[in-house]
Amino acid sequence: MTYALNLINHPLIQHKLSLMRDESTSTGSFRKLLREISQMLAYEATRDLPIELVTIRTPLVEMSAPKIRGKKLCLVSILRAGNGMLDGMLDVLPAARVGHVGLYRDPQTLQAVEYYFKVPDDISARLVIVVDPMLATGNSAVAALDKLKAAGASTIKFVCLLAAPEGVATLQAAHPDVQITTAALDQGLNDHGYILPGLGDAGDRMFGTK
Ligand SMILES: O=P(O)(O)OC[C@H]1O[C@H](OP(=O)(O)OP(=O)(O)O)[C@H](O)[C@@H]1O
Ligand SMILES: O=c1cc[nH]c(=O)[nH]1
Ligand SMILES: [Mg+2]
Repeated sequence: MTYALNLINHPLIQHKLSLMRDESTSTGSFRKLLREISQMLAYEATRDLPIELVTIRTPLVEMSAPKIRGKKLCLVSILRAGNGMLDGMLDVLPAARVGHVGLYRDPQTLQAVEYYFKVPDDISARLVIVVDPMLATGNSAVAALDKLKAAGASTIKFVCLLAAPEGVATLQAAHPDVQITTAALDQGLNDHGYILPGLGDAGDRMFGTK
C-alpha cells in the first residue's frame, strides 16, 4: 500500500509559505517562518498517533485522560536545511530524540552524497519523522530513508515544506510505506533540479550562505 500524499492546505501555513517564497524575505524572517510552519506541520503529521486512556488525578477528581500510546519519537534532520524544520518540530515535540543525516546534492548528477550519519541506538523502537524542507528529485530523501532502514528504523514519516511531483513519485516508489506530509505540491523541476516556482535554495536562504 502507498500512502496518499498528506497535503496541508491550512491558510496560516499557505500565507507563511508565500512569505518564504518571496525573494525579498530576509534570512532572519525566512528562518522564523520555517520554524513556525514546522510547528504546524508537526501537529498535522502526528494527527494519527494512537492514544490510550490513563487514570490521573486533577486537583478535584480522578479521571481517565488521553495520552499518546505506542512508539516514542525520533526526529531525523537531513542536513543542512532540515535543521530549520527540526527547531519548529522540537518546539511541539520536545521529548523526541534526534538523529542527523548529512547529505548534499551533487549539482551535476543530482545524486545525494552522504557525509554524516548519527541516530539513536534504539531507533528501531521509535516512530521516525524525517524532516527536510525540499523534496525535489527525491534522491536525498530516498538515500536518507535507505540508511535509516538499514539502521533498523521501521516506522517512518517524511515531512517537508515543498514537494515536486517528481520527488513524490520517486520517494513513494522507493518507500511506499512512508507517509509524506507537505505544505505544497509545486509544478515541477527546472533543468538544474530546482523546484518551480519553489523558493530557491533552502539551505542558502536559511543560513545566508549565498
Ligand atoms: O530531492 P533532491 O533533489 O535530493 O533535493 C533536495 C535536497 O536538496 C537540498 O539540500 P542541499 O543538497 O542543497 O544541501 P543543504 O541542505 O546542505 O543546502 C534540500 O534540503 C534537500 O536535502
Ligand atoms: O528547489 C530546490 C531543490 C533542491 N534544494 C533546494 O534547496 N531547493
Ligand atoms: Mg542547499
